[in-house]
Amino acid sequence: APAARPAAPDARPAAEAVATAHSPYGQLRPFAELSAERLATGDLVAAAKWGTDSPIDDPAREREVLNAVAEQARQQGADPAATVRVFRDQIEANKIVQRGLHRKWDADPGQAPTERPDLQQVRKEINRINGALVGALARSPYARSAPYCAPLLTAAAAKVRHERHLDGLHTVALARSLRSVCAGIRPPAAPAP
Ligand SMILES: O=C(O)C(=O)C[C@]1(C(=O)O)C=C[C@@H](O)C=C1
Repeated sequence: APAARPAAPDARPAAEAVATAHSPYGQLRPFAELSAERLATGDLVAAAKWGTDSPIDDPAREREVLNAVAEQARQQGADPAATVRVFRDQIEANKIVQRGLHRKWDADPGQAPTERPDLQQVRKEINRINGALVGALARSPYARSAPYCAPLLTAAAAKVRHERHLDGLHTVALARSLRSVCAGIRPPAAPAP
């Protein structure tokens, strides 16, 4: 009878093996984690703006964020255009959280926050997460263009949803925030007419 195959020297459980920093899953998981962290700042921004004249949409701040991350992408070797796409989604998702919470607080003022966070402080935290997201983009070009990107990212999002006990609003926003992370193969932009 043929000899039994020796056990592979690296017979770690699959879940552990796929979660290293160099594996595709290890490169994609940070997007789910950092996006959930960034969405948590949406709760703080919503509270900071609640009952003030500051609108949820702040186009000047959005331009500032997009310019900053495009510049960081150039410095870190990430694709600036892909980075801007990912951050447009991050911002849209943040607004989903803010709008959802304001609707909830309008409907039931008893649930509205009684303390108002300092928006400038919250933006510092957002800037920190933005930098980490750009780093994750710079480290994951192959994982993001691979065909298995979407299923791995979906699995990572489901894990984060579970770990953080995300409600419906934040789950919807998390999916929205991750829309452009898996780049796929993008056709070149059509020439201007
Ligand atoms: O900084 C704010 O005021 C936010 O609401 C956060 C944020 C973002 O996600 O970065 C989202 C919406 C605004 O239009 C600008 C920026």
